[in-house]
Amino acid sequence: WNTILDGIAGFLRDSAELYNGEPPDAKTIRSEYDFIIIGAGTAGCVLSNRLTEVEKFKVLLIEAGDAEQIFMDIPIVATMLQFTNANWDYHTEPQKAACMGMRSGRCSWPRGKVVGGSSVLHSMMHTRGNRRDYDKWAANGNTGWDYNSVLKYFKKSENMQIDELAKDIKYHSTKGPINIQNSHWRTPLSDAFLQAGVETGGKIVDYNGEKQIGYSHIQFTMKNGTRMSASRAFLHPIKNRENFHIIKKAMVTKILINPWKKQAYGVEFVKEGKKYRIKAKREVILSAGAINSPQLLMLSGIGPKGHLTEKNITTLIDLPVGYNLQDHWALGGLTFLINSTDSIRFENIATLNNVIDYFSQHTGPLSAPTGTEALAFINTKDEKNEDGYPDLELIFVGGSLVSQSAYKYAFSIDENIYDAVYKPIHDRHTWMVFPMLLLPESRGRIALGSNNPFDKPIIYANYFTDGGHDENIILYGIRKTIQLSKTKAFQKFGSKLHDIPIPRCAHHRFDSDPYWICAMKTITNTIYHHCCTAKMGPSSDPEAVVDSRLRVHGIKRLRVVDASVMPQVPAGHTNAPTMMVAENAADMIKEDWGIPI
Ligand SMILES: Cc1cc2nc3c(=O)[nH]c(=O)nc-3n(C[C@H](O)[C@H](O)[C@H](O)COP(=O)(O)OP(=O)(O)OC[C@H]3O[C@@H](n4cnc5c(N)ncnc54)[C@H](O)[C@@H]3O)c2cc1C
Repeated sequence: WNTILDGIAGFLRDSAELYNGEPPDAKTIRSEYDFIIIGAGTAGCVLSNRLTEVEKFKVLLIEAGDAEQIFMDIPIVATMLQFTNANWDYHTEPQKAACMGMRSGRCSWPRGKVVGGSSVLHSMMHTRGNRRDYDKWAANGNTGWDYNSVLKYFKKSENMQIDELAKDIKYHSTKGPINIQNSHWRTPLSDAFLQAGVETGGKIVDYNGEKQIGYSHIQFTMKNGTRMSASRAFLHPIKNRENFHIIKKAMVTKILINPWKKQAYGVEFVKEGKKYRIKAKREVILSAGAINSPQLLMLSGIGPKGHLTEKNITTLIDLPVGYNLQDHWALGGLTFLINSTDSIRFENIATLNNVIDYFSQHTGPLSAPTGTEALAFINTKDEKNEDGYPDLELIFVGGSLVSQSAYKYAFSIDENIYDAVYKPIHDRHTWMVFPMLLLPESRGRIALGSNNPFDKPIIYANYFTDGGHDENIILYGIRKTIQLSKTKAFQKFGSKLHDIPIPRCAHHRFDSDPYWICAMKTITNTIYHHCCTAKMGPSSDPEAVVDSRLRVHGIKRLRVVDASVMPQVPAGHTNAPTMMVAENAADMIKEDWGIPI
């Protein structure tokens, strides 16, 4: 009984912390603020915190989704959040070269619609990318975004709780709001993954430190075994700031722009069926994410003229909004069978004892983020170069599609394919790797479905449309993973490649290159790093939408601050880079309004 009571007490403590921590809806809304931020996602939360440090700045944050809930912070259930209202639930358009084994040929692209945005749905993997990513941004005309300049912003957000990494103060900090830690619980298979890396000539590294290439357990944005969303890190501490207001369940439908002055002066939004117009004295800041930010720009008259005209929208400025869409994608789980019972199987871990462990101490398998445990960054051009630029990531999971039925639905895998390939092993212990492309050459696009802000935008993922580079990197990752599976470390568990072929690829010899290329185009998985649709670049860059201070070209008092502005997707997951973008932007905004930084 005592243990059960401990669990209940822990549950109540967590609920109270979350419920009391998140800033509530503003009771009254002013008619004018200094800054209006659209979207309380990763970037919007960081910006709200940093801008309200200046007492005279009155800031309104508008979020389409509702409050974060306690179950959202339980790491193991992250994938299941995609089945809730906290997901915008987007899907790609069918295409010939990818997602062919997904329901209706569409890949599922979830995005967070909740206070905290996609940082509430995400798998909490904390990776910064490579220094060359940012040096490239700067070399393309974006002053202030080279690695030496942005490193301080990565550190500014960070509260590194992994002791041996925290000692490296050149790369880490313990003073920022977002906690970074290793998972409290993982399978022994993740150690095998690291050992297999070493057996095949790799090194164990801190991939957010001096050199990125190598193998590691994952650094997570977690606090004491629970999810630390951008809202918990950046909004909870400013709950009592008088110059900060938030409105939830409010959908911004248009940015108000004076067509003669070409100057933004406010926003229009709808809450509970009622339309509001609020003014921004200084700036409107768009942080609605890489799908919704371009949608809102286009709805407001900023975008490709031909497309806007087609949708009956008057063009204020002709810019390539929505183009340059980039992502990271992978073969949806290269699966291996094992002869032990060491992997995660949901039915084994969803026990009362584990629930009690989680709520009383935040330990046990429920504190393991979706089963994702370790990773490797690899440079396929020169694996031995310890300071190389990785173009491949292997994401190790201590289970597979058969460990949790949520995966099948979340990834949107066609029922017939699932039944043929995975049903025969549905009760087996397994592990899998997502071989993920890091520096894609294919480019997609976000377009408007209509001029109705409540209609979903159209997503052309255009995976594998670059002529071969992208598929070859994933193929390399498949071969590398098979090599790892044959090491002593993995053979201790009797690891064996799952070899039931995908029916639509069965005309190729199993394990031949054409087979795997067919497989990756059938079970194609986004790793959710959608970005780059309002590209940062000088006005001489025909693809640029914002300048290096993130101001929309040709429109005054309007900035975009979120993953959309990245010129190229970094060689890492995008949450930490988005926080960095917002930290850097906050200083730029302060500077532009005469506040010393
Ligand atoms: C399932 C999933 C797993 C992921 N896993 C990882 C991971 O492990 N590690 C990692 O680094 N990254 C991961 N990512 C990516 C990472 O979460 C994003 O790159 C990051 O959160 C992007 O931040 P953002 O501010 O650009 O957008 P978001 O965080 O998506 O924020 C946009 C916000 O704007 C709101 N909004 C949109 N339109 C409107 C409107 N019209 N009116 C009002 N509000 C609006 C949205 O509701 C949302 O809250 C994952 C993402 C997903 C979806």
